[in-house]
Amino acid sequence: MGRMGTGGGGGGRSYSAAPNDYRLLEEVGYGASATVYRAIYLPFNEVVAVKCLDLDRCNSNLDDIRREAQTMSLIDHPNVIRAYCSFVVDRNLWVVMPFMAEGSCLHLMKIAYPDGFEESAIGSILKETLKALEYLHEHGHIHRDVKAGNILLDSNGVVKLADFGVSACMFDKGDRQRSRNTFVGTPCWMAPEVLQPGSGYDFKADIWSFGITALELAHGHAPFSKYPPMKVLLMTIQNAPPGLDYDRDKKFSKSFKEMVAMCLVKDQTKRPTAEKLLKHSFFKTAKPPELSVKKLFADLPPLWNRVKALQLKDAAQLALKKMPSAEQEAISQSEYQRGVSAWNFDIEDLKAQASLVHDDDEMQEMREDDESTKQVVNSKNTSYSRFSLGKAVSTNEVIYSEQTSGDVFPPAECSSNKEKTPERDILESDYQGKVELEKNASRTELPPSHPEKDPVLAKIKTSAGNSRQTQSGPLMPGIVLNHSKSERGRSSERGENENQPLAERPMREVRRAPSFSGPLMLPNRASANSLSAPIKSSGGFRDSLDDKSKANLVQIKGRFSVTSENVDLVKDIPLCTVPRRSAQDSPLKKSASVCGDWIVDSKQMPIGQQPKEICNGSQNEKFPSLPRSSENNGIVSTFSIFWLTFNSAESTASDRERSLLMKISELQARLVKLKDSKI
Ligand SMILES: Nc1ncnc2c1ncn2[C@@H]1O[C@H](COP(=O)(O)OP(=O)(O)OP(=O)(O)O)[C@@H](O)[C@H]1O
Repeated sequence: MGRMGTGGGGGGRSYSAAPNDYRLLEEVGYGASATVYRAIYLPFNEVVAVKCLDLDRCNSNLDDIRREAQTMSLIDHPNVIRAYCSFVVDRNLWVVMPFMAEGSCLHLMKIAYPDGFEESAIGSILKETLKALEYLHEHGHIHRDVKAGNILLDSNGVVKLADFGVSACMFDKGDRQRSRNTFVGTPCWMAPEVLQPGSGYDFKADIWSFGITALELAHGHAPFSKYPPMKVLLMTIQNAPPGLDYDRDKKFSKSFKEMVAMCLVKDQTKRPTAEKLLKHSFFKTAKPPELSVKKLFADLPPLWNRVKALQLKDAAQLALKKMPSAEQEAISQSEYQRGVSAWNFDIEDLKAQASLVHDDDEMQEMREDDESTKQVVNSKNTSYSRFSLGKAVSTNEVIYSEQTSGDVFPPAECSSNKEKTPERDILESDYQGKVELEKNASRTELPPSHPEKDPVLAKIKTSAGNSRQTQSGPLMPGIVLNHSKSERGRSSERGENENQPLAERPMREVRRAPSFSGPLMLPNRASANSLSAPIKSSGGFRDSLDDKSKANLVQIKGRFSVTSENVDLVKDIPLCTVPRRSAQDSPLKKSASVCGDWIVDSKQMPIGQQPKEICNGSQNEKFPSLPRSSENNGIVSTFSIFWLTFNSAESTASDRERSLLMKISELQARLVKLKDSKI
């Protein structure tokens, strides 16, 4: 065990760096490199949260980790989560902080408000978040990962901004300063200037992310979230900024729309500072959070049961995908779509790869893309909620075969589903009897589960069992770490976690697929917000692909690889356990269906409306204009390669085949359209 030298305390009290002083209880959240537990600090008999950062899974070097812990311990603002103390236990860094009993806004939306919150709650949440940003910016910090998943709520409605995993200091010099020129954050929330190589950015990048977060809270998802990362990058750079639509978002006030528009200005110099934004009329009228936020979770089960339900749902998804291993599953876009942090691209590498691609090829792909896009956009009334792979369509066009809405569990099945899903079991038992699970109870006994009797769990377990691989995490200088397996270390430190219900173990196994670190990184942080499998670097991953996955491989270029199967990963399992609420519909409706967080059904988002959301405003009413090769700087070319050129080096399809396949997909789209128009 070692010490990190950060400490302090809540309310002047000191928290010890002795792991035995903490009793870890339920898991309440996780990211790719961290798992967060509700815990009791025994000397004070106080509930706290302990974030266990697995140093093996951390992409960052020890300095970064130390910086996060240090930043957190120096924080002194009611809207920013602070660390009471942090210390190293085995191969984990434990960060002790206040427990936020209602978890993140993202979790809350996923579980009960799939269409977003009502305006009064949004106003309060955003105002508190903005106060946090004002404080951080004043003290020279750029948060760099502002999003609903990092806005935490406690049961009194208190709002705190969390996760300094990728924050940067504006006063940094040298290497640290250069890190501000790196490409860090979560794609959908990232400001255009953050995506531009070498241009540098400052705290105004947080204001952009704040604007995106406002849209996320309003709609239940960030703009562009259903597109693959490279598409998002292109759209962010090229399109008019997203915003609240005057037609579609009628329920929202003019001042809210204006405020969002002020944040989402591409020219960072024209964005307001947090301080200035706080003076906007939208925030002047915002209610105190105890009035507007607290009621959001009045009738929901405890956080850990919500988290468990979401985990089960994600794990079941993984199992049902019949992927050869959890690792292969892990390249999923779904991860990214739900908000993966710390995308860390090597711009030079991307540029180098871009330079290897001929403009002609690129332009050809762009034209194909454009045509296909039109097909998709024109398929009015077609419910396309996810990247469902039309089997008759070449893997090269996976992204465009979105017209099919098959494979999605229909809402009816959700609400009337007589069969119990594992997550339903958990929440039902919790809901009905509130079981013994009392918030802040010192120990929680969960009902035992029997994976052997549960095909889903059994499957997960098997797949997880097969999936473990050697990890190649970064070396952590300056710290002596016990070389025992981190999992073992964790268990022994935790002691009682050995007794954890079996049902929890497979889930953890699934998530804990190794993080392949190395120079070329696919985001390897499974988001705390995503509750899904971790993503792996294609660098380390590439060699480990078995034949099947190679056959499915659409592209491997540099750090990214896209498989035909992972494109279609977002088929959701119905989560029929917790009543969902719409913004207008605040009382719980137990019969409400919950069918996946990212399902955008035709009612929610008709195809015809989509371009408005994407382009919003006068600048760019049609689908993303594609880069002209003459305008391409390295990065745009590179993104074009990934997004537009879905013909991998490995692909065997000739141009002729491709164009035939394109035709097939066009015909399919027309057929769907015709069918729809007849109905
Ligand atoms: N103090 C807390 N109290 C309650 N829940 C928390 C707390 N801190 C974090 N969580 C939950 O755990 C999740 C993961 O935490 P955090 O975001 O810090 O981890 P991470 O590995 O940095 O994740 P990410 O991939 O989003 O960066 C959060 O989204 C939240 O749901």
